[in-house]
Amino acid sequence: MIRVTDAQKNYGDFAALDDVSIEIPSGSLTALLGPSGSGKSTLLRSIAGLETLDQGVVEIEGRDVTNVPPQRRGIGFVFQHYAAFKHMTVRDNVAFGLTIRKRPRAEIDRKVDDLLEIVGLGGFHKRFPSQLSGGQRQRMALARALAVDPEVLLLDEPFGALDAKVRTDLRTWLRRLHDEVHVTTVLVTHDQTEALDVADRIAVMNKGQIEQVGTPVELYERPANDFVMSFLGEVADLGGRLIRPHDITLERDRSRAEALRASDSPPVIGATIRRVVPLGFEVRVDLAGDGEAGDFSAQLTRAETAGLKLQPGEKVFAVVAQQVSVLETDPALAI
Ligand SMILES: Nc1ncnc2c1ncn2[C@@H]1O[C@H](COP(=O)(O)OP(=O)(O)OP(=O)(O)O)[C@@H](O)[C@H]1O
Repeated sequence: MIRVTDAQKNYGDFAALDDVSIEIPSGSLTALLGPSGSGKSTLLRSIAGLETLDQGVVEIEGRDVTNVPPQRRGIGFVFQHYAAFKHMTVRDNVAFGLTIRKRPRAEIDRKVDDLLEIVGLGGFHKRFPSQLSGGQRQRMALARALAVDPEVLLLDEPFGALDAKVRTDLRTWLRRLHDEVHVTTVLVTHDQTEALDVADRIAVMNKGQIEQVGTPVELYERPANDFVMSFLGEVADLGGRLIRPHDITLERDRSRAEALRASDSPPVIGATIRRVVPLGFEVRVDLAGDGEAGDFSAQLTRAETAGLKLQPGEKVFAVVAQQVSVLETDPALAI
């Protein structure tokens, strides 16, 4: 387990980490998710020993490493822009950590072969970094980080500089890699889809603090507050309450809408259809709410939309029959 207790990191008056405590279970793939400047990288770099905390303790597998230099913490680190040794082959880049540890040549060769196979670069030994694509370079970086058998793998937006398609492929690949090697992994990302897709657990950060930690399902279905709820997916503001667009049902008839309404849901809102936007499997309906209610969107299946024959300009009634809502209890007790 990685355990960070009461971590504080200030830059002048500004707290990049404000009394942060988190436990990251051994063997998990945990994402640190949050907007730019929320402190994700600072927390990751503090675990790595690349930042010195003003206060607090970092433990890795029961060992207090707060004052241990990065190279003795048993970690592997991959940055967004991986600094490969340009003059060295892929083989030598991956072997680097083992070479400086003076491991026997045969052991290094065996290990490099295995790792290049695992990261899908089997046979690329003799290439130079300039002869690899961005995605291949990041996979080489992961192989290099894994070569020294780290207890912990720390990834700071490792796919951030790559285009969308390669990013998606690589995160699927990272998930498979993790299932194979099981090394405790912490991934910094500002992309909620990436976190939901790849992580076992997500810690949502905001303004130097952790808002909530849980599995993707726990966070999505039982967000601790409005920040977590809106950061993890689309939300519609329905009479001052945040609702997921697919929890909104549309009806032609007010009395039918009233009959469907759950007891703790916001009141039924009359609205005019602005646009009906097909999104593949689902359809987004953009609506202008009556009176004080502003604009919001509902997400329906194609079948529901077809059944209602929704057209722009027409009047509908929006109701929440069941909903995801913010937890009212202490989030720590609920997960
Ligand atoms: N060396 C530094 N000096 C002053 N302020 C810093 C320093 N490093 C980080 N900060 C500030 O601390 C805050 C947290 O930074 P951090 O890099 O941890 O955020 P982040 O959540 O990783 O954001 P991003 O996704 O943009 O990298 C930011 O407001 C940043 O400007």
